[in-house]
Amino acid sequence: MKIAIGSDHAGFDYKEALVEFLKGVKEVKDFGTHSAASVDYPDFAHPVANAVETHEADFGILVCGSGNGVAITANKHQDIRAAICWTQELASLARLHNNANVLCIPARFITLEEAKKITEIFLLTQFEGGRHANRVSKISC
Ligand SMILES: O=C(CO)[C@H](O)[C@H](O)[C@H](O)COP(=O)(O)O
Repeated sequence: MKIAIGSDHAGFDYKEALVEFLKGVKEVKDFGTHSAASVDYPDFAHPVANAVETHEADFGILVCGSGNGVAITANKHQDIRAAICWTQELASLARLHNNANVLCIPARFITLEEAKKITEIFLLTQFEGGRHANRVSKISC
């Protein structure tokens, strides 16, 4: 499984920790940012979304302060379903019901331990299909 990951400055520490957490278990491509200096989240969210959109990666992980900026940006891409998850249950539901392919983590609102658990659940949970498949197919316009 290939993972594309990125963050802005607000998510930098968590992104670095998640790269370490996933290392050896998943193939991870880090699209930056590479320091805590202030940056603009679209510069990192677009490349991660592109990687998922072109099937260079199976899933994307984006981290910013609230999760909103990276989610709004990633969801501009065709076939990207980016979900902000701040609990383990939301991560599970984003996969089960929405077949989300980009996880957006709000680093300023959850602990790093919770972010790791959310990431693990998101990557391990399969789409349920069934009634949800029809709904997901209606998302694109
Ligand atoms: O979603 C966001 C912006 O809509 C993120 O939370 C950013 O990380 C945040 O805006 C960064 O804020 P800062 O005051 O520039 O650190």
